[in-house]
Amino acid sequence: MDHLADVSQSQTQISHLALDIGGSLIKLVYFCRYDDSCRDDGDELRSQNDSLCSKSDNSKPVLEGRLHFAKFETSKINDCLDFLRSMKLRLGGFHDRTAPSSDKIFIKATGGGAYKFADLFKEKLGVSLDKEDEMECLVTGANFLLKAVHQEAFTYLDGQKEFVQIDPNDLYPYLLVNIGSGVSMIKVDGDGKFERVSGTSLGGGTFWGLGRLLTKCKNFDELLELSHRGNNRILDMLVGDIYGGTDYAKIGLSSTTIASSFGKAISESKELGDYQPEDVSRSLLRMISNNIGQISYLNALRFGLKRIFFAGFFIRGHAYTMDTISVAVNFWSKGEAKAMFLRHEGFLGTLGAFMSYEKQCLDGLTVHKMQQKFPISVSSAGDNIYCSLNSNSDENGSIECTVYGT
Ligand SMILES: Nc1ncnc2c1ncn2[C@@H]1O[C@H](COP(=O)(O)OP(=O)(O)OP(=O)(O)O)[C@@H](O)[C@H]1O
Ligand SMILES: CC(C)(CO)[C@@H](O)C(=O)NCCC(=O)O
Repeated sequence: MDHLADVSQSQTQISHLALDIGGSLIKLVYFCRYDDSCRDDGDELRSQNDSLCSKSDNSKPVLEGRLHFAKFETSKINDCLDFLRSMKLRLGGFHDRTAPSSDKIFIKATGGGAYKFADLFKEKLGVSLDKEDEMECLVTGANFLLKAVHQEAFTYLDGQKEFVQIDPNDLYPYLLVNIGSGVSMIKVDGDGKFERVSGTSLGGGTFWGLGRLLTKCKNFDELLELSHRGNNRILDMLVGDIYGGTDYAKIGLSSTTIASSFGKAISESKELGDYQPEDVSRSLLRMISNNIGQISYLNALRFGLKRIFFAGFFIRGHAYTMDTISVAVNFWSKGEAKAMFLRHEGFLGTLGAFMSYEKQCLDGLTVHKMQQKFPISVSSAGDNIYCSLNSNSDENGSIECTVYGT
């Protein structure tokens, strides 16, 4: 089980929860309000002004707490069900108030698994999945993160990470490239204004699937870890390999450019076992990342987009992956387009599904817009959730926030 469950379950009150059930991973976002027992817990759980339930300026009740993130492998969905069961969801908070007579309990869910596993959730947890469109959720999540969360977007080139200051008034248009099992490329023109302009089946599932077969790695992180130590030149055929060590300068190809991914594996004198798994992993990661970077750039070019945000759990904040994608975008665009990455890369869809609660009233709470509280404020007038990013957060970093009730 791979999730951020360092919150003692007896000390949490989960009032909202959303799921993104993808082809490879299930992602969860849940809002955990602070309560008295949380006060005695570590700093991790404390709100910045440490009030539990106070009144906002306009006399709406305020719940302070934190958005938590968790993930599970989709193939281990039973672990996710056990986790949800153990969280003692205050299920009363999930009744559908648009149908007051109904005792139906629902959770917002997106991704293909919201359809595939709907019956399983009903059977095992007695919960109905309230389905939200996957692309819409990705865009809502991306817009929220880019507009409301401090230091969310960054560039990564030559080992240098630089946070990008996003002006919420000058965000659109941009290309969102979500690299999950497969890859979706979405042109985003505004809140809820988007078009899925392309995609490719050569994505994270391809890297992990082929990598597992070729290296016998037992898990994704092991495969990624291997790639750190590998040398792609063992398997990739470079321009220099074809041109006797020289560049093909006339068409702008240096001798070190990959001419053919895995091209050297045509050697009749070598079998798979003669190659080191780390070199295989490195070439595979390079092949997939480079290809996605190139297709993304071509789509950005199609629509005259200068900014490309890459998300999805394939990236994993992994230096070599980000570097390869950035180099591909930089190379093909001749420096015109910029690849950017998101700290909450894998949780866009789940956040989007979570935010769709705004359409429904939940036990006295309405989730409208999320807005950053610290350290800078965003432009739009505040509605119902204020957030700040936990400075210690990693990829699963929780987000501190305040929910304003109706
Ligand atoms: N622990 C992990 N186990 C499996 N895959 C992982 C893991 N961590 C990262 N990955 C990578 O992330 C990819 C899945 O990313 P993500 O969760 O964003 O997509 P998904 O929602 O499962 O896929 P899709 O949207 O195509 O249905 C995997 O294909 C793999 O490349
Ligand atoms: C099918 C989805 C949208 C499921 O998340 C994703 O895996 C994807 O975008 N795949 C690529 C499909 C294609 O456009 O070729």
